Amino acid sequence: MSIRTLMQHTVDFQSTVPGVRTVPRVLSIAGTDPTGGAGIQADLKSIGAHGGYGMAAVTSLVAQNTRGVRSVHTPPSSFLREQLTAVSDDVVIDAVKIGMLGDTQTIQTVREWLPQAGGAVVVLDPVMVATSGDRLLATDAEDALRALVPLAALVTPNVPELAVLLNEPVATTWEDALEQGKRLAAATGTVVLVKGGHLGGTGCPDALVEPSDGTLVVTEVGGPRVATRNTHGTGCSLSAALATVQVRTHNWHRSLVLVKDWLRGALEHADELEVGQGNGPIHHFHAMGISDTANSRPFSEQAWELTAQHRAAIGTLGFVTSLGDGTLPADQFAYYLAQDALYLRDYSRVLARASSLAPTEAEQLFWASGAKNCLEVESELHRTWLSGRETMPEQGPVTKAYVDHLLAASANGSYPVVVAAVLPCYWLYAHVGNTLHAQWTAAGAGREHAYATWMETYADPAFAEATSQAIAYADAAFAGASGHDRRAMLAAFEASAWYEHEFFDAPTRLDLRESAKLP
Ligand SMILES: Nc1ncnc2c1ncn2[C@@H]1O[C@H](COP(=O)(O)OP(=O)(O)O)[C@@H](O)[C@H]1O
Ligand SMILES: Cc1ncc(COP(=O)(O)OP(=O)(O)O)c(N)n1
Repeated sequence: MSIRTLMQHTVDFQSTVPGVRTVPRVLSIAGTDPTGGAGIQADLKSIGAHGGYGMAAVTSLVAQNTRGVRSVHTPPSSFLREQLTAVSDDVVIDAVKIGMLGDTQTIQTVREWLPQAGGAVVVLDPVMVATSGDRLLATDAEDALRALVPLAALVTPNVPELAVLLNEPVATTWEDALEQGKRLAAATGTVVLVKGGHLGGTGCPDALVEPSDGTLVVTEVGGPRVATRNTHGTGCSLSAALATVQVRTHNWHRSLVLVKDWLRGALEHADELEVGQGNGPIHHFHAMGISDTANSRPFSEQAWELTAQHRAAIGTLGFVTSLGDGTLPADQFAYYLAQDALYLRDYSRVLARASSLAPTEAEQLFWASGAKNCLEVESELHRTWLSGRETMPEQGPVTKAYVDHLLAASANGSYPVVVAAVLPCYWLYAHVGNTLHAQWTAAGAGREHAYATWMETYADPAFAEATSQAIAYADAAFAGASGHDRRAMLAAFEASAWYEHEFFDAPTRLDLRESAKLP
């Protein structure tokens, strides 16, 4: 096989495909904050900042500001029921974020109504006490709240709330908090987000504990602790954002990576708001700015920034580091190549689709030649490496999910979105190839390196040129796209970047390889 031809690679966003939502319809069920930092007001901003359509049913009216809670008025629960049914009788709800519930009667009302939310993603933020120390949940309602947890897909307690849900002392270390998260996930079957905000230290990690096939999968997402006292409403905003983003990603880890990055920006810009004299709110719309920088900055700049965490994660994968130092086991590389062949067959169709939608002849030719090259590489892989095999490989789960995502983008029919979806396959390969190649040459570039050809392929100037051209076409498409398509482009790029990460990870994961029956 000539791996050199692999350099010719020329490449979730499902949100405008029928049945999958571009603008998730998200209902917040929570209390109010007239200063706009927490509760329903924060939820609506958070949902909007993530491109969702926010709706709200009020549980309690809270007279509070950045310094504390003054009083709480809870309307009769029958009125909450009327609000909830007014929404569900009319609107398809994609996600529900539940915040302050206040008392047992309110919890019961929400519990009885929940089946009417259909298949909505349910995120429960078990609000108990505000930063100011004021209680937002009656002590005698704690049991009812505990019983609500199994009905949610995700529960997002802070450290003291986690302790109450388990009836245990408050964790004082991150390790203890994680153990508590595991106990809660095991007892309820619900995904638990353990949050590090209350633990101090220079970092501020969060971790997902996901029950899966009788085990618990813990995924930590780190982040710096932002030095600000303006953290009012972080918990509300985080859970509302996760509910919104999850409708698009269907993957809690991915949702958390995206939302945590946004939350860091919201905290970094919080002091600019100058709202109140106590613990002020975070800046939900920090990424938009007065001059609408989200729309005026080039696509490539925004997309690269948006996927910084995915790139960092790719760089630390065992597959990538051992590919770079030449120690990658041959069977793992073989699995990777087989999946690549399967991927390229469909990727070429998507490039052909980009060609058919392209607005200029130059773009039409560029994508068509990319499609042709992919088919040639794919058939070469079959002629050489895959020929004579008794069992032909099947698409592994990652390959299938990635391809489904690309085909969905292709079916969507928007040229800018298709271009954004195919771009990470160029750009991330050029990035990884260049990085590994630079490390290799810095170390003396011995020809005995098992994967020298792979690195040379993706560090080749011709591949860099094709990548630059693809980026330029994506920027041009973004400049002429509607606001809707611009958001869709960023979402499509982010999803593909995520799948690239998973694709690089899959060959080292036996569970995934076994399900693809190869090698
Ligand atoms: N100073 C900070 N810097 C960065 N992230 C923070 C900071 N404070 C809280 N967070 C993040 O905000 C979210 C809410 O965390 P936490 O404060 O633990 O919960 P709550 O707001 O519900 O009390 C988490 O993602 C946490 O990591
Ligand atoms: C109406 C209402 N709901 C929730 C809270 C607590 O919000 P949270 O996000 O936990 O933020 P802080 O406690 O950090 O302010 C609230 N204050 N009001």
